[in-house]
Amino acid sequence: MGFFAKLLNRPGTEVTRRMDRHRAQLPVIEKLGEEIAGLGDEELTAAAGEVFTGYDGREAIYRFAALAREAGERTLGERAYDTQVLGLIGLLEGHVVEMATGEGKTLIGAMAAAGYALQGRTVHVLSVNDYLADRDHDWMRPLLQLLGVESGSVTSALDREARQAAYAKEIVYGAVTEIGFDVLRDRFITEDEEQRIGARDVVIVDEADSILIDEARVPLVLAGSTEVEEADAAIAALVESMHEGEHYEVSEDRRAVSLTPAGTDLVESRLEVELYGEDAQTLAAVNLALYAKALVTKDVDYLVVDGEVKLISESRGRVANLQRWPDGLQAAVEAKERLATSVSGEILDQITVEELIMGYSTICGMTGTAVAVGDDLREFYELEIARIEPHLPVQRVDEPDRLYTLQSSKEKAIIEEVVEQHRSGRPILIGTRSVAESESLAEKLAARGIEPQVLNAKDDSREAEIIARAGQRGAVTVSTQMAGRGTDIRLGGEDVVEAGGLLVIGAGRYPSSRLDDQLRGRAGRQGDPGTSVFFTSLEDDLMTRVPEAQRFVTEGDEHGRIDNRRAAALVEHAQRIAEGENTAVHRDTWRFTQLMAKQRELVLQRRAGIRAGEDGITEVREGLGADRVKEIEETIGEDGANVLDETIRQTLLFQLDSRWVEHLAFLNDLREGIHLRTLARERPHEAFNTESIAAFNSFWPDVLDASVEALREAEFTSEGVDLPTLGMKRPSSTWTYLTTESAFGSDIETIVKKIRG
Ligand SMILES: Nc1ncnc2c1ncn2[C@@H]1O[C@H](COP(=O)(O)OP(=O)(O)OP(=O)(O)O)[C@@H](O)[C@H]1O
Repeated sequence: MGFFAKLLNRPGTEVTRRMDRHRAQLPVIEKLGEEIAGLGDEELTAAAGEVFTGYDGREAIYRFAALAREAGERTLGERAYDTQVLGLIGLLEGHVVEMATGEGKTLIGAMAAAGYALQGRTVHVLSVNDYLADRDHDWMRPLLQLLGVESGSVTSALDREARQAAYAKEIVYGAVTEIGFDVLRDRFITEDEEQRIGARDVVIVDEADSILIDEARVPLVLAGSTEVEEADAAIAALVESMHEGEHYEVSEDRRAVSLTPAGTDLVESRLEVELYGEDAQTLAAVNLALYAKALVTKDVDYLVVDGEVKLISESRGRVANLQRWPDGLQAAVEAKERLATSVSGEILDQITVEELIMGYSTICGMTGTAVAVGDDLREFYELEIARIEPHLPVQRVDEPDRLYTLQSSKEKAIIEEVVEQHRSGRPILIGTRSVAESESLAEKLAARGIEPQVLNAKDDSREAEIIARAGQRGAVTVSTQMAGRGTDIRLGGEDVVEAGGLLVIGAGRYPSSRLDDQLRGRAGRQGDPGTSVFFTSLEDDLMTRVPEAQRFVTEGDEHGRIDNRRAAALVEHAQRIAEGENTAVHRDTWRFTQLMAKQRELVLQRRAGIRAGEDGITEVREGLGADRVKEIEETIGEDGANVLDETIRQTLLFQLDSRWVEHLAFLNDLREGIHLRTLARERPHEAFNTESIAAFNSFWPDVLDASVEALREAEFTSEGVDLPTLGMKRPSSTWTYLTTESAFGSDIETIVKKIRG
């Protein structure tokens, strides 16, 4: 095994071996626990405080594990199972710990956070949303207190002071977006007291595969200023009246849309413009409106909630509250829905989830499904997986897929299965791939007299309640991927166990086997009985990517079911293809963002240098010339030199920030245009690197020049000078959002796909 594992270079082999060694030490930890049981609470706290100074290496970790286990039992009534102790050790050694659903990852995350904090580290525990961050923190706080560490949580509702107070603690729970936005906000502060987060030290990532892989490329954006990007209602109305095939065509992969000559004529005559001449802007607007009409689908890609367009994230099948589409598309969709245009602004800075995480010195995490992305975790984060077997054997039965010719036959079969199984009172959870699919299934079930609970991932806390009840007798729940995630489904008693436990039905395979496994894992927690089965049709998106699958269309029986092993194997094959594409795109995006990240780091170093009064001041004084400096200092009068230095410092900060905004816009444009270079036989990554480095070379000289220029003619008084009146005005308001990774990918991703395609 060892040899083959090495040969195949499987991730985690080393780690697995080490975990085996730790496993052999479990009796030792148990024994230590018996000694500790005699300690009073205060003694326990004191012992925890000394464990990492009094002992080294593995011994310290084992002693700490015993203390944490005892603390968990006293405060939460939960004594960590051996498997959880191993999970804790895996986290403290900096791995991604894979444990099945319901094995108690929340507890090991908290114990590990305390373990790091007691070594003098600062820890962020990242959740997927505010609700879970708050819930987990409230739940784990007594444990953390008994171990003698301070903790807080950060949610979107908090103001700056409250955030600062939370970040001052040794352990902070927060949603990845909230912490990411604070990192962005911190980049634009001008005074020390505005700083929210200190150095990013240890991060413990819950649902590590979702955050580190599925959502890694989502850019978090900080925007400022308030220009509203209006979409033209006339264009929206005109486009609405157009027909596919006649006025416009959609490319085969359904990623691009273009006007036909008839469509062009229609637009030109109605709007009295010349699309391919003077009116290029109108053409772009028409294209966006067409895109919004033909390729962005209500209830699949977005919902309209309270008069607002809410994007649905593809990988999570849930509403992405903070997400917007880039480049006028948001406005085009709003115009299509006849909604008011929402505010847009200038991008001040952006950071991908991946970059955010890479900024930590130590990364670890836990998840139910990581092994399938072992290679990706190693390639992008240098992380290894520690796989921990469940403490009770999994009893869930995963049935083979049921494959159908048509989407409609598949739906019918799902309904029949639900009706049949529901008779015995067995609880059923149906996992769908879109809100539209959920609604269609719910409607058909209702027609058969079954009223399911439908979760569309709109409200995290309400959904947690519903999903918690999904294991009750007779419950039928329809849920998009990951709605109500992070919540345990407990079975509703002995008769439910007898009926076979929870039945999970997948209404179609997801583009990644991990997402399938997450759904399956909802059944059979902690040794419960349960069943999972997926229904697939040749018409599913995933299957249409494999042309050879389509020849089985003639093999359906009278219900459209295909009973053919080779056909079934193609489902797996289709999924492998989709997963491979995803990694390839990830790798490409990674190469693009690397350089940007490097440049940003240099800019941030400069910024810190300016704030510390070390960078730029001498150069600007020289640039102004001795005469001008003397003149200014004399005008200011007393303390003239200091006031001037402070003015220069603020000016430099302003100029550096605006230069960065420009550079970012330049990089984004460059990236968008770079695919054309493949036509000129240039390598896109190299072309991107050469040009962005060239542009960046003059970054700092430009900042100095602009600062000198701004102060050369400025009118000083004894008070100094008012920067805003010199046009150096910081955005009056800033806001944050995510650009989309859904449907047709983020801008980066689209470009990358174009290059590849
Ligand atoms: N050592 C323990 N003893 C008793 N109960 C435990 C223990 N550890 C965890 N639990 C309970 O098990 C349930 C599942 O825990 P938790 O939600 O942390 O699981 P999870 O691994 O995070 O699952 P998911 O993958 O769904 O997020 C909770 O109700 C928790 O209280």
